[in-house]
Amino acid sequence: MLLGVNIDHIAVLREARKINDPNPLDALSICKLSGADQITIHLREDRRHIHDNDAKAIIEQSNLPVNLECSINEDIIDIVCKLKPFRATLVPENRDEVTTEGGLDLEKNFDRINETIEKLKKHEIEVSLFIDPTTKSVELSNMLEADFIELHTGTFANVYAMLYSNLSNTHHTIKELELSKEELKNKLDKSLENLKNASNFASNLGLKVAAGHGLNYQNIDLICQIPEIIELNIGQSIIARSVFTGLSKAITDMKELISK
Ligand SMILES: CC(=O)[C@@H](O)[C@H](O)COP(=O)(O)O
Ligand SMILES: NCC(=O)COP(=O)(O)O
Repeated sequence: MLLGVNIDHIAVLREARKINDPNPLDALSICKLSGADQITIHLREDRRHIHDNDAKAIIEQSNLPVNLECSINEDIIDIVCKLKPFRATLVPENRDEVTTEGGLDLEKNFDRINETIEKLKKHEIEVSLFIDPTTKSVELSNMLEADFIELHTGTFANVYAMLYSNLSNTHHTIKELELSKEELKNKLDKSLENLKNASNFASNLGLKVAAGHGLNYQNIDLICQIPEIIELNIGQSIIARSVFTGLSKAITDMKELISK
């Protein structure tokens, strides 16, 4: 299983003070030496963490492939085409969200996404689509000739956290999941089934399948049991753990769990 380490969350810490440390660039060699297979960053329209100069320096200096997540906003896509990352992952963005809440609406934005993919491919950038685990989204990704899909695991991760961590007792933003244990268990089974079915369907169509969002040291085992998923992009939990263990140990711990 390949591991993409999302280093946005290092820049989140820097932006809390709006100064120059911690510098996400310093993570590059540690990620490589600790067994990461890819660097993932998200150049958000509001630049809440990674900035243009971070993205430029990371792409120039990384000795791992860089997966640059971005919206389909034209200005952003122009920047991405100039930066030429190894891969661009198109994601939905919403100004008010705390984090990416779901996958792309491929049906509504089909033509714009199609044009965006063509443009990125002309610049020799591999394209992935961040989608919800549904048959419709996989079918549309295939029609759009994406190279990769990344299945949004947020629902699975949120339900898992409500059931098996103390999330439900803390200040959190996932109010719609304040359900009974039985309802949560049903929702967890359903979210896993959706991920399994979407992965299997996509792989049969020849699409490469990644997954990510909200994955952590506790919930990762269930996702690793889905054979068609070949890559995981993980950020928040690795950077959070690194505060206590150091980044290298946080990455090797995760790599060990996903390589079993
Ligand atoms: C698309 C995705 O899931 C990640 O890029 C995630 O969004 C990173 O964290 P932020 O949502 O805080 O930007
Ligand atoms: N695409 C998902 C990603 O890069 C990492 O998401 P998270 O682990 O920070 O939730």
